[in-house]
Amino acid sequence: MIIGVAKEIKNNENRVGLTPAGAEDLCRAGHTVLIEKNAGIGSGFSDESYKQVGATIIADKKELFDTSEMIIKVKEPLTPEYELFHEGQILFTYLHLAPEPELTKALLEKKVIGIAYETIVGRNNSLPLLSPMSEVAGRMAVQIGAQFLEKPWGGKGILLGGVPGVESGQVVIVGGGIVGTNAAKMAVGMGARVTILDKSTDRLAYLDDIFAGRVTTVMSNSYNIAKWVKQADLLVGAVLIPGAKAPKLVSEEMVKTMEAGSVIVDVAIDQGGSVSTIDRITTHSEPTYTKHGVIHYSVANMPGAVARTSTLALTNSTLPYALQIANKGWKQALIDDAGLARGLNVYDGKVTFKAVADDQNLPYTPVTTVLS
Ligand SMILES: NC(=O)C1=CN([C@@H]2O[C@H](COP(=O)(O)OP(=O)(O)OC[C@H]3O[C@@H](n4cnc5c(N)ncnc54)[C@H](O)[C@@H]3O)[C@@H](O)[C@H]2O)C=CC1
Ligand SMILES: CC(=O)C(=O)O
Repeated sequence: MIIGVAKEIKNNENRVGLTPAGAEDLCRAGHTVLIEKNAGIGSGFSDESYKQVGATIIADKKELFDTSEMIIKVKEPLTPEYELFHEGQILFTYLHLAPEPELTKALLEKKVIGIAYETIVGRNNSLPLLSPMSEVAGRMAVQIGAQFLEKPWGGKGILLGGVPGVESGQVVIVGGGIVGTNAAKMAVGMGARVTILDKSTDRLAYLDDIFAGRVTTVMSNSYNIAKWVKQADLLVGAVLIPGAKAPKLVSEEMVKTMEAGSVIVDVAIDQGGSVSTIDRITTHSEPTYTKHGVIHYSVANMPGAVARTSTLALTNSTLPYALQIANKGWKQALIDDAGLARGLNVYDGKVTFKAVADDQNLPYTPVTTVLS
């Protein structure tokens, strides 16, 4: 198979979809690997390091897309990339289609085979290609939140860990999955007071066990969310309903009860955001805006800022799937792995992921009918 690795164009997106180690594995398996010029630079991988393992560097983006049977990326395509795809091309990347009707329309019109990292399912219903970036973003959420709580950044001027004789800050995390757990690890490590809300009693029990009394776990409902949002110095949005638009769990009224200079980091922004006052996706260049006196951070590619760590973590998980797709062809790979088949979001002008179809009022075609 001819595999093209595109350079990311999103603001400060420094990750790349394939490392030289991955390129070597694909070349050894008999595939042709094309790397867009400078695609790996932001993650510390030179063009030369790809050439050394047998890949070819392509300077022209259009040529890369025209030639490749499968495009490997990190982030969802942006408008200038829509026209580059061609019918029957495999796109293996994060897609986050539910809140993106324009992107969905473009991929349907181009009849792209869109396999989304974030909806592929592993053992025990895990999301193996989302988890590594959720680990990164969860950890970053507290690091970033702590910075914006500092006065020079517009915050209320508190140190999350407090000091002897002065109380520590309150971190409230809505959603206790991978992002939530990693955010809690960092916040506990800093010495903050931490409360996690989740709607799964099993998850709350698990969190209670692993944090051994160092976090407060609370059932997620609007009454409890309102109670805890009011007390939050740092609020982290970390809910997910896989593949679907994030539920707006934190209302504008709740945000208004927060003290001025408090901070919201809505990690769930890539699925549309879980806080009602988050009305835009921000960028690493301009990461925040203030509403009702509260600093809002809603960057949809947080791991792009720590690209070396993130690219290595992401590709550790994506490469085995890329190899399966390249070695067997996409259809056989999906037939052989029902979890990988859950990644198929669009095929031949049809939406094949139910939550995306439901959120956008589009007809739904089950993957099973595509694979039979
Ligand atoms: N902005 C960024 O750069 C990044 C964003 N993300 C996003 O972060 C979000 C969370 O991802 P993960 O932690 O991996 O998902 P996850 O599936 O591990 O955890 C989600 C949690 O939300 C909980 N939940 C669902 N509905 C809820 C409700 N009504 N109230 C409270 N909890 C509820 C679930 O029980 C689950 O524990 C996703 O949207 C993901 O795409 C992940 C990485 C980077
Ligand atoms: C998951 C996601 O949106 C990211 O890593 O950028």
